[in-house]
Amino acid sequence: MNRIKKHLTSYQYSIRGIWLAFRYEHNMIFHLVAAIAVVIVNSLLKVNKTEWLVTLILIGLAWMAEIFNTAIEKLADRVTKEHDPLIGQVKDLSAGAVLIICFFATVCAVIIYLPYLMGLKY
Ligand SMILES: Nc1ncnc2c1ncn2[C@@H]1O[C@H](COP(=O)(O)OP(=O)(O)OP(=O)(O)O)[C@@H](O)[C@H]1O
Repeated sequence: MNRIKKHLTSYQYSIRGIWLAFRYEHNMIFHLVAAIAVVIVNSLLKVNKTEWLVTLILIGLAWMAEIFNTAIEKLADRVTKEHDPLIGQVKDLSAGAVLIICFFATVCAVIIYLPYLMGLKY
């Protein structure tokens, strides 16, 4: 019973983490809007199962990267708020990870949607 309670509590902490990301990271709203837009476009174009899976995985990866980025930024700020070249690099690396997934998500969106928009798929 204690184990189950502990397990449920950890879900509570995780959900709090997602809520904190929305509170502290303005880019999370951008990711949410982008995710809603993708779901709407997918539904309108009636994309196939594989295309749904690819888009959902990419949405999850982008959110995950943004939340990790927020966590790393917070930790870095706890280490020092003073100007520190290494802290700068850590933050840049973390932001770079978000940019990478966003870039590849955009490339995948073009690959998935272009045939529909060109009338090659319906
Ligand atoms: N303590 C620091 N020392 C050196 N450079 C820093 C430091 N803090 C931030 N920087 C530099 O400024 C950039 C922006 O940092 P900041 O903490 O404002 O993140 P941000 O990307 O603007 O945050 P957000 O995700 O909220 O937009 C970092 O990527 C890094 O290059």
